[in-house]
Formats: sequence, structure tokens, C-alpha cells
Amino acid sequence: MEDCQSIIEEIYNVVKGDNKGDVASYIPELSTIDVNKFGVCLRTTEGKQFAYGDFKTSFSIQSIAKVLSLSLAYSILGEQIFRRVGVEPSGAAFNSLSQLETENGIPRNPLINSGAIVICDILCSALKNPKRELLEFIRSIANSKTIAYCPKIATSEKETGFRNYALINYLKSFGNIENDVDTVIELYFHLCSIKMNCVELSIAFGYLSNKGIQATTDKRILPESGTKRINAIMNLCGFYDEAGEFAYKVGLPGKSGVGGGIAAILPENYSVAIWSPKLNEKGNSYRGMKFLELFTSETQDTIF
Ligand SMILES: NC(=O)CC[C@H](N)C(=O)O
Repeated sequence: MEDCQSIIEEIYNVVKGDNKGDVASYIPELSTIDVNKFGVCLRTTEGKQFAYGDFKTSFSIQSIAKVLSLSLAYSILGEQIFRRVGVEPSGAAFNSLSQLETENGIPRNPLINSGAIVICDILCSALKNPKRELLEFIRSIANSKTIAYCPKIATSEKETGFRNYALINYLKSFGNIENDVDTVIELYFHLCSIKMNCVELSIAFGYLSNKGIQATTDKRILPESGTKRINAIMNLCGFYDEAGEFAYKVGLPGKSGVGGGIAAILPENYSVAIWSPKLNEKGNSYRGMKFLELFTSETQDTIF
């Protein structure tokens, strides 16, 4: 890790000029972003930080937040949550409806939209004020009091979220949503709207690289076994129908979002957050994937 900063800078500069793909325009507010933004921050479990580019600019973390809502639900209810959502890769798009029909409304995993909506329902049942408590949890693991929901993005999602409305209603028809549909989807849209910068995001994922303990405070966020489970789910399901490709090329458990962010971890070593808004055809950050592929090739350190 000695020359981590120079490796990051070197790879950043190689990848920078190769800015292919498109921003997610199905959520109109996301398409207003400057497509040249590119930031990275890596934090070791010992608290060293290596960062470069636009690492201080906040962006919409979108589906990366699904790992955090899953962690909160797991920390409250443990294994029980897996009665209502599976742990298998879907091999389908993040917003796919089709498997729900043959699988009786049990989403394949908690990191696709349907699974994350079920987790939001679980949080609505378990918490008094889910929106506030979820944000407090995220602020505490990211060690930042300023992290917030972005009302503009949440509204933009709501206005165009026809697929997510279809998913939640379909789930409800199978009896896999306990609460009022509007309350649950409101939490889901807010979850996806959370904005963070790469430093906050790498700190937030620190417990997953550190056997469940927050590196900055030594506080236990999850039991060690729960951390193993969430890392396994990220490894198999974090990149939707590109999860195999990410494992093959990068070799780290991670999670992407359509805002162009990726968070990934190397157990007992580091957590890393990357942001570059243009996405490949599977909805994952084009330069983010490239950067991590080159980074783990150069450092030769992966979970495999
Ligand atoms: N993959 C993603 O980041 C998708 C999240 C987005 N908010 C949606 O529900 O469609």
C-alpha cells in the first residue's frame, strides 16, 4: 500500500480520457450532472486515506445505498429478513419484474430494486420513523452529519418511477409488502436519493472491510457473520447482470448505482469509492469499472 497514491493517480489518468457510455436519463434529475466528474477515495482499515480527482463532490449514490439499508435491516432482525428475500444472483436487469411471477413475489436478492423495496418495507415495520432513523444510521457509519436525502432527485424518481410502482404493487399482490405502498416507496425513493462524496462513501463501507467494525470509531455495526453474508451478496449480486463480469475482472465484493458510483471492499484491507457518471449498457459506471479492473490488476490483491 506504500505507493497506493501514485498507483491511483496513474490509473486515474489512464482511464480519464476513456469516458464512454451515457448518464442515466430515465431519472431526469440524474442527467443534469457534469459527465466529466471523476473521483476516487480508498481508505485502509488502519485509517489511511488515498484520494484523487473529484472525491469531495457529492453525488447521488442510488443503488449503493441498498447495501446500507440491508445492513440496517440485518442489524435489527438478522437472518429473519431472508424469509422475504433471497440471496441468489438474478442475472437480470436491476428493475426486472419477470422472476417475481414464477417465484411468488420473493425477490432473488436485496440488491435489485424489488429486493430493496422489500427491505424498505421491513424497515417501515421495524422502525418508528424509518426515514429519519435510516438517515441517522447512514450518517453514523459514514461519520458525517451533513449527509442528506436529495429532495429533487427523490421527486424526479417519483415522477418517473413507473417500474418501481409496478414492482411494489406486484410484491404487494403476493403479500410481500406489509405496509402502505406509498409509505414504502417514499422510503425507497429517498434511500436512492442520498448524496455523498467518495470520502464519505469509502468511510461508510469501512465496516464491511473490517469484519463489521467501523474503522474510524471501533464501533460494531454488524456481527462478523452478518458482514460475511453482506459481502457475499455484494459479490454475487452487486452489479446485476454484470456481477460475473465484475468478479472476473475486478475480484472484489462491491455495489454500483446508476448515479455512476461504485463502492467496493477488500476484506481486512480497504474500502474504495469511485464516481464517474457515464454508465455502460448494464447501468454500471464505465470508468469506475475500468479503474477498479486496472487497480486490482496492478496491486494483484483480490478476494480470489
Ligand atoms: N441501479 C440503480 O442504481 C437503480 C436505482 C434507481 N433509483 C431505481 O430505482 O431505478
